[in-house]
Amino acid sequence: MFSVTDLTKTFGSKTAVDKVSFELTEPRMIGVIGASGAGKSTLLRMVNRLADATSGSIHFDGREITTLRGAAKRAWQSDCAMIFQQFNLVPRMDVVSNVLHGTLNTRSTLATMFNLYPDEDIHRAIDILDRLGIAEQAPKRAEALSGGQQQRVAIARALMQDPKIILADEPIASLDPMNAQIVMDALRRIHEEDGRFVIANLHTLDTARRYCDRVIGMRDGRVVFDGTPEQLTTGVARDIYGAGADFSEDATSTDIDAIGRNQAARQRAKAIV
Ligand SMILES: Nc1ncnc2c1ncn2[C@@H]1O[C@H](COP(=O)(O)OP(=O)(O)OP(=O)(O)O)[C@@H](O)[C@H]1O
Repeated sequence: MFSVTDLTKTFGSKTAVDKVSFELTEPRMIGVIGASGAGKSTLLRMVNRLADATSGSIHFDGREITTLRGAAKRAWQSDCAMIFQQFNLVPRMDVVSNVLHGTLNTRSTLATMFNLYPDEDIHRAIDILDRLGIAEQAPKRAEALSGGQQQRVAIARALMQDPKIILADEPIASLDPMNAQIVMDALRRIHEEDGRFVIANLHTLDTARRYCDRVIGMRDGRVVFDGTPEQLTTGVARDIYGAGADFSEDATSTDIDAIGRNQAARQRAKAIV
């Protein structure tokens, strides 16, 4: 149904993604983990066609994605919504208009220029905001919302496309632990209730373990782990991150208790020095 085969991206002499392959026969929630520079963002950008692959292929329901052009490429980008760490909303525009931007690919330039949206689209946008628990924020400017609320607006904008896949590039990296949890809960619910694929780049192991059905670990552009959360032991994580014996999982955590433990450990280490 959805497969990536030997997908590769080079920038000059640098191979950012190196023959990555995986296959999903049914909608799943996948976490991609790895150190900074491992190739996680480049992988998602190739799937969404924000970046062209150097070689390899992506298949979704019989379509070969890497060679799509023009309207076919735009149709794929509509099926495959992307959300980002920095939300990418229009800050001075109201929330509901930001959500309606999710229909851009399906509307004429003129309608977009004059912000002309059919009533049914406006109602659907409000329903989606309601589902994400932020309908009352609809008339406010996006910039007036908290980070967690802004990320939920970005998810609502993605849902407006009615995508088959949601790609999330570090969706919680700018959020405090409580908001991170709200956003991850929303993505999990969207996967479970709607049957959409969710692929999220995550920088915290505990989030990947808690929310994902399957975890892909990348190092230097390659897949070095592909398994269940249970198989993602501390030893495996150490390999993925190329870390030594002093590797602490708490350092990659958004869990409030773990952050506390990590701070305490750092203070103890300072006291010893
Ligand atoms: N446009 C580009 N031009 C040149 N090199 C690039 C470009 N984009 C990414 N790279 C390089 O490709 C490698 C993978 O980058 P990528 O951003 O995909 O990693 P990442 O795992 O998402 O890292 P991070 O967690 O820091 O975002 C890095 O070495 C990066 O410097």
